[in-house]
Amino acid sequence: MDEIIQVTNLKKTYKKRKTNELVKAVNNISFSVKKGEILGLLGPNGAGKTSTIKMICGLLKPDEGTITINGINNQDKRLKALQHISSVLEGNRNLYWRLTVRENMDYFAGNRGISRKAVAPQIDDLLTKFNLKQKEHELVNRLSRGMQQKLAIAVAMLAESDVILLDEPTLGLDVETGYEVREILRGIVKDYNRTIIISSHDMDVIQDICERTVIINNGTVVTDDRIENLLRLFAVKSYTITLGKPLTSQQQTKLLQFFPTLTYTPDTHHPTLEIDLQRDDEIYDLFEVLKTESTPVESIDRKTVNFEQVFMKIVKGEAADHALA
Ligand SMILES: Nc1ncnc2c1ncn2[C@@H]1O[C@H](COP(=O)(O)OP(=O)(O)OP(=O)(O)O)[C@@H](O)[C@H]1O
Repeated sequence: MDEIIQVTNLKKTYKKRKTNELVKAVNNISFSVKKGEILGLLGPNGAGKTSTIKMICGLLKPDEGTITINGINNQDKRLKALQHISSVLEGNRNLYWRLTVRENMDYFAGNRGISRKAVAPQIDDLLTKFNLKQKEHELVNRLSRGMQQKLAIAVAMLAESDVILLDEPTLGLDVETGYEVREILRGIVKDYNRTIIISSHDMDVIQDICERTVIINNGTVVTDDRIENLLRLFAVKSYTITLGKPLTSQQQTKLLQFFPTLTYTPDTHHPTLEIDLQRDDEIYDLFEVLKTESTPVESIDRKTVNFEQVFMKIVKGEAADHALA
């Protein structure tokens, strides 16, 4: 079986305590995750990400819908299904603050029924990978937030479960530590071949680590696609063309007649044309006209789009530029 997680028609409505107002947090969400896949679960604040993650790891009961993990329904056979999942929710809360780094690792290994001696090399390996070896005898409440976050992920790795759920793994970390956690996650993906679901507002993390993304807005899935497809789909069809010599005013008028979206920036050294293509082959028409006008082209640059811009466009409901083509 290829799919390790299958979420089908999931629904969850909350009742606000004071007003009794109903909030449809998750409204018929379906998606699946393949073994070994790294999925980014995204959405603006209040979209329903945390509710979805909590239902997957059995902390919240859905009103409707099913979740299967490795083919096991997580409501019918909760404990069996959850054996396959480790989660790091709300950063460092799954740690024991009055135990040391090492004691936390030992404790969670003990939960798996493995002897301290047998698991020691694996713990050493993880502490080294996560750059926590020098802190192994430090109490968790004395660690920085970034170190606690790293330890929480290391503990999740120790469980050797097939799936790891990470809710906002870089939230509140400084740039340097955020980068370190990102590197560690990339290492996990490369070295350990786990299935990972990451929810994050940090688009660099998502673009860097995930292969596919499910974007949720107002409790429903608005996009489920590979990140490279989305980047291609939303690529801005705008080009900047640097010319070898300036255009005469007659040439400018002629070009504008043919290409209404064209803008010309005269510069004696590097005059440029900018164009938003209405059709894919329009660029060839432009070159043809420049050729007949004996205007040399020095360079052509395509504007690129980053994943954060793609995310914003999707959440705002903008169509991909390819729809124009
Ligand atoms: N226990 C609760 N009681 C009432 N409403 C809730 C409860 N938990 C979440 N909600 C509401 O459900 C909606 C979805 O919340 P959820 O935390 O799942 O979103 P999220 O995508 O994780 O948001 P964020 O990015 O801000 O963490 C929001 O409108 C939220 O206010």
